[in-house]
Amino acid sequence: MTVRELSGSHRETPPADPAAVIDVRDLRMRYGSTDVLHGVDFTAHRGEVLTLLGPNGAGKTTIIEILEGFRMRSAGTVSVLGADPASAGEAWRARVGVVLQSWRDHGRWRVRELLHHLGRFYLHFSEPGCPRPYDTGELVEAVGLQPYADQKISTLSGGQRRRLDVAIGIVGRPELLFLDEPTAGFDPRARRDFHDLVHRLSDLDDTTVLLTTHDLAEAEKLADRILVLAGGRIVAGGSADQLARQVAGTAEVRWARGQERFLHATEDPAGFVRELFAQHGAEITDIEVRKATLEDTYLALVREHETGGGRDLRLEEVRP
Ligand SMILES: Nc1ncnc2c1ncn2[C@@H]1O[C@H](COP(=O)(O)OP(=O)(O)OP(=O)(O)O)[C@@H](O)[C@H]1O
Repeated sequence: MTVRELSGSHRETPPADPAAVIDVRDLRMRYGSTDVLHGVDFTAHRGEVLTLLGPNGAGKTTIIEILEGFRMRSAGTVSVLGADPASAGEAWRARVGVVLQSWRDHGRWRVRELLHHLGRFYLHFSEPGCPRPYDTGELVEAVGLQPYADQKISTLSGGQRRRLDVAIGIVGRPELLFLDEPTAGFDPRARRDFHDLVHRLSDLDDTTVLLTTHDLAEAEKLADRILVLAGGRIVAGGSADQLARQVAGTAEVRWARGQERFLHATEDPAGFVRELFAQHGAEITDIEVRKATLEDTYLALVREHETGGGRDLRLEEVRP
C-alpha cells in the first residue's frame, strides 16, 4: 500500500463541528496511483446510527479503517471523539468499539473466557457513569450466546462467531461503534436480535454507530441517517424518505383503462391520480400507487454518480 499526503497538513484545519463525534472533511485516499476517495465529508453526533451504503469497491471499508485509526489517509481532516485517529492513544481506543472480521485464531478459547479476558483491558478506562467493561454474563446474553457461553470458539457456527465478533466490539462499552457488514451470515432471527441490540446501544447508552451494509432493508431499519458513497464522495444523506426526495419520480402510478395498462413516475402521486380521474373517471378499471423503495432510490443515485448521466428513475408513460 502506498500512502502519501496529497496536500497540506490535516492537523492545521480545526474541525468545523466540535460537538460532532465524527467529523470528516475533504477526506481523500489514494492507493498507488488510484484515487478511491475524492473528498468525503460527513459528521455524526452522539447517539446517532449512520449507515454507509455504496457499491462494491466504493471505499466504505477504507473510510471505516481510517476512522478506526487502522489506515492512514492520503489527505483531509478527520476528528473522531475529538482526536485524530492517526495519532490517538490507548485511552481514545478504549472509547471506540470495532467489529473486525472473525477471530479465527482464538478457536481454543471459550466464549465467556475470551470476553472476560478482553474486557479486562478496559478496566483502567472505567469512568463514573460509564463502567467498563460490560459484565460478561450480560454481554453474552445481549448477543444471544448464553447456550454457547462455555463452548470452544472453534465449535461455533458462522453466525454464532459473528455474534461473538459483535460482543468483542462492544465489550468495552464504546461511545462509538464501527460495524463493517456486521450481519453477513446472520439468519433472520439473529439479524433481528442484532437490530434490537443496536437500537438499545444507541437509545440507552447513547452509543454512536457507523455501519456498512449491502442490505437495504437493514439500512432503512437501523439508520437515523443513510449516507450514499459513490464516485469517491458522499452523494446523498438523510432518511430513506429524504433520499427519495432527492431523486426525481418518487412514486409510480400504474393503472388500467379497459385492456390497456399504463405506468407513470411522479413526485406528486395524489395530484396525478386526481388529474387522471378528472380526465378518465369511470374508464379506469385498476390503479396502484407504489412509492420508490430505498433500493430504487439508491440504485438511481449510484447510477447517476457513476455514469455522470441524468436521473433515470423517472419513467415515461408507457403502453404495453
Ligand atoms: N490495501 C489496498 N491496496 C490497494 N487497493 C486497495 C486496498 N484496499 C482497498 N483497495 C481498493 O480500494 C477500493 C475500495 O475498497 P474498499 O474495500 O474500501 O471498498 P468497499 O466499499 O468496502 O467494498 P465492498 O463493498 O466490496 O466491501 C477498491 O477498489 C479496492 O480494490
